[in-house]
Amino acid sequence: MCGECCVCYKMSIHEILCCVSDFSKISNQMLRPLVFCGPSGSGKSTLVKRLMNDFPDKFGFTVSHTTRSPRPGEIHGKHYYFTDERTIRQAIEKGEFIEHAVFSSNIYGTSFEAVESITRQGKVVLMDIDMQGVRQVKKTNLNPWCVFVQPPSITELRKRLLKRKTESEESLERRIANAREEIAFGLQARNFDKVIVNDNLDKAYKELKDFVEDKVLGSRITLM
Ligand SMILES: Nc1ncnc2c1ncn2[C@@H]1O[C@H](COP(=O)(O)OP(=O)(O)OP(=O)(O)O)[C@@H](O)[C@H]1O
Repeated sequence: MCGECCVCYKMSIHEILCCVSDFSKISNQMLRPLVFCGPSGSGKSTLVKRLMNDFPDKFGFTVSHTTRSPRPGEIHGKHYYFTDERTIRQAIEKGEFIEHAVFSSNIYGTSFEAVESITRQGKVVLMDIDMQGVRQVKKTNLNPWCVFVQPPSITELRKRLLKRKTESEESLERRIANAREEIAFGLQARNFDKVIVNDNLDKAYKELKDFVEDKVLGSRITLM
């Protein structure tokens, strides 16, 4: 801001914008990341995909690091940064990660660099993280909007995971066991800004879109 900004409250919006030498940079800093959390199979990726289709220029999805093996078709740098345990642990120790979590015996994490590369493009950062990650992100100064995607029931969650055909019997059971704890966390007051029950996909997506248009993209103008 310029040296006269102590009187900004008396200025018109136009004048305020004119006195900010690098408004786009400051405006981008004001964009709060949008964090998705929910049990595996609750539909986070499905909802995020629709959101990205509807708002192709507004969001950038952070690419997480993981020590798990790539699934068929997954591309390094696009779906995940595939890494090994020693490398990621060293980077975490150096403070290069915003959040990390161990899930199904693998480490997952989001690096500061992954977030910054999205912000540099002037986009809202999208993150898909588990509840340990949500706790960690909330401790940073990123001030995220947090959305919890809730499955309609454990029975339906199991059906969807079976139908997706990505899990072994063992990993399916682990995911279901985690889901119970995650749902309790999701429904705990104040953990999330929005809880979406993903029963009917169109209805769930409409709820998400309304929230995004109203709060997340609306938050761009909080500077004024
Ligand atoms: N409302 C819905 N009704 C029926 N099936 C759904 C619905 N939403 C998502 N699905 C299906 O459920 C499966 C799990 O969804 P998705 O992969 O989006 O979950 P996820 O939360 O991203 O899981 P993960 O955390 O394991 O990546 C997918 O096959 C998806 O097509």
